[in-house]
Amino acid sequence: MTKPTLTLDEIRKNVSRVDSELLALLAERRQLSIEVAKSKIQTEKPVRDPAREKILLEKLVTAGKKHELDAPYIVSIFHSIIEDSVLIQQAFLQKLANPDSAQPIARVSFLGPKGSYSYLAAKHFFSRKQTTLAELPCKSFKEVVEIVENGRADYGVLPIENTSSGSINDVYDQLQHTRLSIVGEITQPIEHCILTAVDTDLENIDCLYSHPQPYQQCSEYLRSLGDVKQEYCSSTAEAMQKVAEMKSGNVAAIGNASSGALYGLKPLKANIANQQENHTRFILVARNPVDVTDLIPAKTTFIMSTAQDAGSLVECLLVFRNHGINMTKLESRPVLGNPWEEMFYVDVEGNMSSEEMQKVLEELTSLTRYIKVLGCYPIENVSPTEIELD
Ligand SMILES: C=C(O[C@@H]1C=C(C(=O)O)C=C[C@H]1O)C(=O)O
Repeated sequence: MTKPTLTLDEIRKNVSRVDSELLALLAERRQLSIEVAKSKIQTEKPVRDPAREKILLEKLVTAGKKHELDAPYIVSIFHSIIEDSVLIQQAFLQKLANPDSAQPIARVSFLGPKGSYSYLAAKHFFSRKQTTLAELPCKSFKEVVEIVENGRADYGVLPIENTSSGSINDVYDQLQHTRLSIVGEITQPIEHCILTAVDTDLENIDCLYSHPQPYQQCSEYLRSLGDVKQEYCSSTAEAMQKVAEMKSGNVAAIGNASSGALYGLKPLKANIANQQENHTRFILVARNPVDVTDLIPAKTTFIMSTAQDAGSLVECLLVFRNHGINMTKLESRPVLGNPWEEMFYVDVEGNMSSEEMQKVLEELTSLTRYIKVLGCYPIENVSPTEIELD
């Protein structure tokens, strides 16, 4: 067996030195991305350039081979690096486009307590925005909205849809009655685990604590557990808090492992969601709308109610098609107080400040009974540029 010439401590020192060099290089690359963004303002070029990304990835894969670094490894690392570069440029440009909303501290309301998925989404959203969070955990979605409305918070974070359990109706209903605007969105991976305060076995658990959503999202696994009681909490974090206080081997919370660690809980079983790909899309609401620079992709959300005549909704949707506007979501909710009347929520890819979208709004106004733009905001989902690997 070959004996290393260095001790483990010495080798680890070298690994740490390489890691800090990597960090310095990542920071330098980020800085260069900002320079690229400045140049794109001058040249009016869009932030995203898939052709450049493809060339860059292909060159990196070829260069990586010389170092015996395999292609999937290189591609996955550089997908993350490019995603960061695009999002850092978007954040920079949005700050310039909205100087009034660029505060160093943002007071953010979310369904608490600390550690909820809404809390994780809030952290995630502001991570590249050079903003410190003043956290305002709330007891309900209504309160999240109210404290932004009355000025105690600058932003509210609300979950709007999940890939397993679908739309979050309570949040849609809050949006019908608020004057707030949607100013951003973020997709958060949801990784549910069974979390306990003490070492125990799954067979010992006779009562679970969680929010109703995780019960739905993990229904198949939970059925396999048999006769286990399910207690409802206002959030996964509240469930974790309760389980931490009980310190019992017979109770468990369902929630995220990193949030569980905040409450001293350990995962007993991971990956319990019905779908492997379990994500929730969150929206950010604020008192004032934002402008989205036309160098980055934007989404617009409308609510509208149509006449109750045959084909009224189809007429509206044709407006999007005729203007080449892609619709990404259509949802309907009852209008409270008006039985059988529906309010439609529509998400489209498009910037409200564009001529095309102004025409769309004008045409829709003449076709609907009621229409309101809930917000126009940057799309922060950076889909990776794929290259052919041989
Ligand atoms: C940095 C740029 O912006 C984006 C990010 C890229 C990167 O990080 O390498 C490449 C192309 C663009 O999608 C650029 O245009 O060069």
